[in-house]
Amino acid sequence: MLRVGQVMSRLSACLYSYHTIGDALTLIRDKKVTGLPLLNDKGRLLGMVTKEQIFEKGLEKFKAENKAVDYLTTSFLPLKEDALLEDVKDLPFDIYPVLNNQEEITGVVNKYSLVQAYLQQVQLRSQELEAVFDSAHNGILAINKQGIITSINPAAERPTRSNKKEAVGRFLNDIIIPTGLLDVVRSGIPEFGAKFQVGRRLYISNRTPIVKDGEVVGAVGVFQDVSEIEKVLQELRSVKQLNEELQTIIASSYDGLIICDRQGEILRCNPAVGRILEVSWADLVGRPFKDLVDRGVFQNNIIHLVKKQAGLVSLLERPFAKHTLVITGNPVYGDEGEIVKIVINIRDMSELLFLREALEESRQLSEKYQSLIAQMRNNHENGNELRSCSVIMNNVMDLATRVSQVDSPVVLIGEQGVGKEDIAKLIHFNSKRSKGPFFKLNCGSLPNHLLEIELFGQGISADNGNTGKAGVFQLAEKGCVYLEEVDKMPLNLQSRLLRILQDKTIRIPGEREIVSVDVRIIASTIRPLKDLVEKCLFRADLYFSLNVVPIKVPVLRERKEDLIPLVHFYLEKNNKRHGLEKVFSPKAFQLFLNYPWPGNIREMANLIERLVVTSNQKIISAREVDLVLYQKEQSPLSSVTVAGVIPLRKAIDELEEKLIRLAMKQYGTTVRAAEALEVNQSTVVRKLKKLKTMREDDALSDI
Ligand SMILES: Nc1ncnc2c1ncn2[C@@H]1O[C@H](COP(=O)(O)OP(=O)(O)OP(=O)(O)O)[C@@H](O)[C@H]1O
Repeated sequence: MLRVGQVMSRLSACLYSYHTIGDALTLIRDKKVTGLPLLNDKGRLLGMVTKEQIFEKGLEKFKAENKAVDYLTTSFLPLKEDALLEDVKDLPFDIYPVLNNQEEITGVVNKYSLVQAYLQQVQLRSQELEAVFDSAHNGILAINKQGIITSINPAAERPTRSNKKEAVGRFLNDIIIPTGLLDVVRSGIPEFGAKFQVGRRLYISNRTPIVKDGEVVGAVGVFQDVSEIEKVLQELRSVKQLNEELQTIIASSYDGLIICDRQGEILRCNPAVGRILEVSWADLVGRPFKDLVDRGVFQNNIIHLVKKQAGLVSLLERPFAKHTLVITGNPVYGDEGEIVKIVINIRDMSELLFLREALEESRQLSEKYQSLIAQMRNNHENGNELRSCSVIMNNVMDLATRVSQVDSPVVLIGEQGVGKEDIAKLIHFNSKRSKGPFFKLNCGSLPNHLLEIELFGQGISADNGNTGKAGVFQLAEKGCVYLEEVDKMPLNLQSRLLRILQDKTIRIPGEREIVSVDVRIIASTIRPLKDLVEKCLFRADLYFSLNVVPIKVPVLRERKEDLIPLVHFYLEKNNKRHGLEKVFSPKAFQLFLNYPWPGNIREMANLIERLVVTSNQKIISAREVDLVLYQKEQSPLSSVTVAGVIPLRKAIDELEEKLIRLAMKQYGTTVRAAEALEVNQSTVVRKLKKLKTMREDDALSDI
């Protein structure tokens, strides 16, 4: 803003009372001014002597020696140096003396200079405003009262989709939608913050009426492209939402969470911290983590450890010996790779440990039930009715059921007739091989060379007429071979059995080829194998390979709880089988309980069948039982009756057959049968074979 002082001419000459009008005119001409101030002796301004004043007085009386003071006009207006041009530009005089703040005259200024300077100032200002208008980031559009666009800046061209040239002078409606500016002109009421969209861009506009002399002469709209702001706002909203989500997650985490800065000051923690550490969690914020260590809540300051190791640290803590906690400190790195925060996770393992124990318990329980179910199913499926009420026998069956789930070799140790074979079957039919075959071979019942063939088979040979035969190890592929009386296996065959256990291969006698076999081996023995190893009757290496799971099957006299249930079982079985309804007298039961059962269950099964079929009473008496148990009945030999004359050979054969059948039935194995018959075992085997070929089916089912 220009001031008078900047436009005036500095005082270079002035008039005093002694100056003539001739002097005055000369000075006016020389200084090229229209007038000069006239001062008194003290330098105070008295008035102005101007060319106009001189001409107004008339030239007829003009004399050069006249005093200038006579032409003095006192109707003048002095201007102040700091007066604004726009305030003085319209004053009526042609020339003005200019005073400083001390009221001293410092110069003169004429109207022309004032107006010209003011005009220049206005022009400059107008240019400035135009530049501002054009370079404003916000769009500006003005209309007059009629709705004609009077101004539009480049920023407004984009949303109006027109340029200044096209827009100015056109009606607003033709150029831009919406036309809220027209409403503002009509109502004279400003409108702020109205939003409108052009294409994908969003604008916000402020519309104001232009008021001149109290009358609305137009309106100006200023609009700003807020698309970017809107985008940022949107992002801000998402960040806010994310932040809220994070807060919720942290707050609802079941694990305790403590977030510290690198100095270890707690910035944030969640309610779980309060629950686990039994402290007021909200009070922890702003406090050093070290406080918790000092108060004995933690034994270790994990903040130090994380910083020291510059990585994740996990510790086990037991605050006040109440909980077992796993504390994990995790560093958070800044842009420079420095640790900026440490997030501490606190997991209470007490409940987890409790749950693990409970789980383990229920797992064991479920395993037990599974094994029981499997055992029951197995018994049912195979008609293998293993009776057991005794703890000792139940344990054996439990173990057998568990062992059935693995493929390890098993050795069953126990006296004759205790149920080893039934246990072997239980293992097989309960195992994953149950769909495969179950082959039984008694290692003590055959001469060596026959046993070898039965076990390992025989190759085809034209020389000795062998037609080829598969051994049990081949026949039982994917199944099980039960080797009864394995203790009686000859040493030369033991090494080949070892090979099967170790390499799962066999060499078939008479053939060069080695064949791989997939069988499970279960063996039984009456004598402890270890004793035989010591006596060098059993290979030590085979013993170790075979004896992976030894199971001792207890004798009947050691499990008295099983006696009565077994008697009932065999009584019912035989009644059913023979269509009878026999019962034992109470005293008879007592005898069973007192008897030592050297032949175990097999002996019991045979004795009860004999009693059921031979007793002619419905109630089998104690006397009858006593006779049978203690062999006081007449010897069967003495009861041989001769009904008539038949060829001696035939009679001998028949008697021999009956005796062998009875002995096998009573004693189960050829060894014991041979002992009872007082012949060699090979004799019994040979005779059995002969019987087998004679009446194969019949003989096999009975033996
Ligand atoms: N727990 C039982 N419940 C019912 N019967 C059983 C039980 N244990 C064994 N038996 C029966 O007793 C008889 C003899 O059993 P098994 O042949 O299994 O004995 P073993 O120990 O193999 O005898 P060996 O060594 O003389 O061959 C079989 O008829 C069998 O079914």
